[in-house]
Amino acid sequence: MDDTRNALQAGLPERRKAGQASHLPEISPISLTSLLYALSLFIFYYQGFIGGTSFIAAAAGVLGWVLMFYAVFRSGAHLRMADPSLVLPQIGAALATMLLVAYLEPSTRIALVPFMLVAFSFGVCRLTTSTITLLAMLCLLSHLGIVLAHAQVEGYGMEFRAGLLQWFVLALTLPAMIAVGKQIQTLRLTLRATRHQLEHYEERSIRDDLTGLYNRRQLQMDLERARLTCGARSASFSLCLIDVDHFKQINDSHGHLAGDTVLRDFARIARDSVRDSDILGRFGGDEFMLILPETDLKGAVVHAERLRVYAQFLDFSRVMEQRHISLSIGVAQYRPGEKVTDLIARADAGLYRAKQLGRNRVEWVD
Ligand SMILES: Nc1nc2c(ncn2[C@@H]2O[C@H](COP(=O)(O)OP(=O)(O)OP(=O)(O)O)[C@@H](O)[C@H]2O)c(=O)[nH]1
Repeated sequence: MDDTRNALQAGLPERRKAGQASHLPEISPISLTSLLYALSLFIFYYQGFIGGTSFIAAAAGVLGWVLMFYAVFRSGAHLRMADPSLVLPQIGAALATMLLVAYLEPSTRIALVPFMLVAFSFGVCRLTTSTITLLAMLCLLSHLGIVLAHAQVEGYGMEFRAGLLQWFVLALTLPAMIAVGKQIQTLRLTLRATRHQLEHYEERSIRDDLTGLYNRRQLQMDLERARLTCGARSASFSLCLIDVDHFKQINDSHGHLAGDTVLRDFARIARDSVRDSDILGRFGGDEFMLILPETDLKGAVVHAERLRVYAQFLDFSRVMEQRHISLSIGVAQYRPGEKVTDLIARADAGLYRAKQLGRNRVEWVD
């Protein structure tokens, strides 16, 4: 039964926003990159560039911290931290592993530059400029230290010059990559702000300014959606057209501001008294529309009657001598196959009848 109601509600912006909460991946891209690094070490081992012990120790180290971050993400512990994405500790762990392996196994230095750049690329969009710059300087200094330490042992020959050249390339490309990353970050922030603005305008475009309820255009779209949903599921829904009695007189005697207060206050109690699944809006002037999914005529009349009674208890003594208002309501149940305009016309006929029979009542035309 709730399916139709949910399908109807699916058109509402609140629903559109629901489910947008992002979930962080449990195996992060940084962890995946480190696993790829471990795989490249296997090739070094396979080709005989590094020993089996070094490979196993390095791979176990990578696997160890990847599993540790996996456990943190799975347990939800990351949500309690200042940056739940844990980008800095992950990048730190990846870089420290790579530098250590490059120090212990000089032949792996060739893998250092590309993997370092990839690790940094995950941080440039998330970390502040000062943090990423500091991290880059630390990496460059450590890398230079490794090259010099190896030179102390192996001498300052071709190997040293090649290592220095590699370091120089990294020293040039890293700042450039940080600059590009910062531009992407700015673009991301602009996009996010634009999306929020769009959502704001989208929300405003479907609301009535005075009451905050859905406006006529949105009501008509919701009615059409309700009709299609009912056609597909052979369920039904009902419609109430609600009109404030002698509203023109209120305006004429007490002014438009008093009239506005009446509309606003009524909208508030009407919104509070309907179910979450019901769709309430201002159809125009002093006329409101209530769409009741999964509700037959009898149920709709009960809803309308309750609303009529609630409205009678509203006290407007602060804005006009006439303390109370009354409502006339026309109700109609959707007939399979009929057009939305016909349904509205039948509810309107009920409303007309309520007015004819003396107002302050709920009527329908069968
Ligand atoms: N204050 C205020 N008045 C509005 C607004 N929109 C429409 N109106 C007025 O609402 C009044 C609607 O009156 P009607 O529905 O025609 O007549 P009524 O006095 O309610 O009479 P019955 O419906 O027969 O009881 C008109 O005077 C409009 O000018 C608004 O946003 N604020």
